[in-house]
Amino acid sequence: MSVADYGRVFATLRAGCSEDWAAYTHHRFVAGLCDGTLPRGGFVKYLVQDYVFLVHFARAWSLGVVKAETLDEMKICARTVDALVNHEMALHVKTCAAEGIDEEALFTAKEDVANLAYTRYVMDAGLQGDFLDLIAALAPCCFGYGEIGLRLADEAAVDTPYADWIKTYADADYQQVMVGIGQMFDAAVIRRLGADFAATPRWAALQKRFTTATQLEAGFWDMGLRAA
Ligand SMILES: Cc1ncc(CN)c(N)n1
Repeated sequence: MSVADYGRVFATLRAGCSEDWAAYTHHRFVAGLCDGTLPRGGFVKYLVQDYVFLVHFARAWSLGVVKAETLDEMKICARTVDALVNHEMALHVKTCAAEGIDEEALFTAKEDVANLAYTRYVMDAGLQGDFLDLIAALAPCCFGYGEIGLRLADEAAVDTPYADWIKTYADADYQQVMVGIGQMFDAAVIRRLGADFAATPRWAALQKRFTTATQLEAGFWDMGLRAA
């Protein structure tokens, strides 16, 4: 099975909430994508919500440019905004167009409260806190889908109708962006907290940000299942 290395900081945060991480990355919605049993209507409703989610996530990554302290941090945040709005969202636009939903309808779709809670939590983490607070809250989104994409590329049923979705997140370009974010996150944490970052007084608060965002990811899948 392919395993990606998204860095030491991410590995430490994931180990700090392993049950929540498993509940997110091995959610029943994900199992339905894998074996193809997820009802199509529910998938489309999830995708409409996810388009709106990505709009707000792109705003939050843009805040990363504002909060960055180095040019490398700025470049990674800017590249991630590009990956979200010019690449990942193409999946949503194409799949929804085939279902008769155009981009204007996607952009103006009414947000589910689970969606609203997650994206505004992340934005608030960045507005209230510093660059590390923001990236800790953004990280589960990136690395979770990266892990899921790679696993499902290995395990999915050959006839799952969700092959395009899986390919988007297993794709080398997506994985390369995630690896770059992981390297930037390591450098950003070590720059501010030192190499022994997990032993610093600040760490518990960053873990809390990451854990909460991971729980909100699981809540997003729950919303998808309610729509199914
Ligand atoms: C809810 C959610 N989380 C993460 C991703 C991956 N960018 C996404 N598209 N949607």
